[in-house]
Amino acid sequence: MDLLRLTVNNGGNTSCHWRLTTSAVLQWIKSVEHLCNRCLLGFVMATKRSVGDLKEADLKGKKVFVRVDLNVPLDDNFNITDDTRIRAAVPTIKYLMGHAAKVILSSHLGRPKGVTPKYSLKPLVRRLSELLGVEVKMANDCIGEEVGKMVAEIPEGGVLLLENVRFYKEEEKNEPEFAKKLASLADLYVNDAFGTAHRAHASTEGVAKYLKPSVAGFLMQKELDYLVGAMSNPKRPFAAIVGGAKVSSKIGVIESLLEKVNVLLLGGGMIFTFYKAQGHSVGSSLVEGDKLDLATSLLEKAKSKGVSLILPSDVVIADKFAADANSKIVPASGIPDGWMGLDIGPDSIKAFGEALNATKTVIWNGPMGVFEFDKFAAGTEAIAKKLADLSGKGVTTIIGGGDSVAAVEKVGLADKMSHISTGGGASLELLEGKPLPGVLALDDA
Ligand SMILES: Nc1ncnc2c1ncn2[C@@H]1O[C@H](COP(=O)(O)OP(=O)(O)O)[C@@H](O)[C@H]1O
Ligand SMILES: O=C(OP(=O)(O)O)[C@H](O)COP(=O)(O)O
Repeated sequence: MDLLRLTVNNGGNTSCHWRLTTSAVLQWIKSVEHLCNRCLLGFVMATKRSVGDLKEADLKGKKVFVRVDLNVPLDDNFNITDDTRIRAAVPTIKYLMGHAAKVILSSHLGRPKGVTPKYSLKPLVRRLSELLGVEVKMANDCIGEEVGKMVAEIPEGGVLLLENVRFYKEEEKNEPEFAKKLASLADLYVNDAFGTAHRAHASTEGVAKYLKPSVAGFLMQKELDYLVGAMSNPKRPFAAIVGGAKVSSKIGVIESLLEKVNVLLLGGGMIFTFYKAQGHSVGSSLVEGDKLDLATSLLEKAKSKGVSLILPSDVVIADKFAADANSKIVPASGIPDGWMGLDIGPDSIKAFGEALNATKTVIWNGPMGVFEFDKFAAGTEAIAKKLADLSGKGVTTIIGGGDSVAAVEKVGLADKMSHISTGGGASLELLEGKPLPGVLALDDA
């Protein structure tokens, strides 16, 4: 049994010493009222039981329901255009195969309304088989008699992929009867779908109630270790870079980051709301008119917290939102009418680079500009290169968010970063201090 030694100073010259089980300590920590949400969350998230705790005796011949996030992009011909999420799921699956378990893989793809062939998981079978080195079988459904028969035929170390779990509306509604049907297929549950851990769905949350043990997979653990670790105990100075299109979808994360970071760099489309709030002309740049007061209050909060919040001093503007737009560089405080800001300028890139030089941890979410257009990709690419450079010098660099990750992939620097998150929404919710239902439902260590 895992025992922790707890020393409590009782206010006088003496201390009490207790030896407690980890789960007893967890229960106690959960009951402490003044513990802030983020500490509690970090602790709870970090103390879930892991698939690595299960050995051959627990796994040999056992049917394991593994929720993975295989929600990968496909082109019009159903070719996988980025297999990052499939590769990220491999360590847990291989571990289970290597311990003679019978692996049942479950995932969603897209947001289908009912059975929709274009959202079938069939196009993933070949790549999964290649990566796992076995012939992965595929079921035409995710519950029912036929699926039950296929499960019964899985050999030890074999893998069966179930059809898109979102073909049933009961999945997203987290209906207990549906969760029970999924649970009835297996002997134990592993959740490795970090990208979907912020969803309380039947296959991510409900099933954990009916299948024990319910444990976290290696990817889930790695994501939590980096993201919770970075937020709760970062090496300092700690910087965050937030970009992307909308202030409204990033407010929660900016507010949370202001409680934590030493440096906050803002880029992307959201900066124009901040400039407008300061009375600058922003031309036809993206602005959320109803968020001006909020932008002002975030700037004030940064000041009061002693956070060095840096907005770009210059921007690359365009005469239309298009790859072939005319462009020029202007001070951020003076964008002419009819022009829109689509990237941060060279002075800003330099200033951001200098601000990052002394940091020890950097979190990045959201591109600096419209990186999909080559003409406006320089800011995002420069940040990606800077972070790759910092990683090489021992700085912890963490990238979250679908578009930021795509930007880093585009410049071929993904493997240079300390951690690339497989979850956009999930990593944001975690950084905001929100608990992830898919994690909370798992067994405590
Ligand atoms: N100045 C800008 N004006 C309009 N759109 C922008 C601007 N800068 C970045 N964007 C867009 O923001 C989008 C990404 O935003 P977001 O979804 O918040 O990022 P992430 O997926 O990394 O969290 C990209 O498609 C990018 O083109
Ligand atoms: O792609 C996903 O989320 P993300 O785009 O926020 O990273 C996950 O697979 C969750 O999908 P959902 O947002 O349809 O629940």
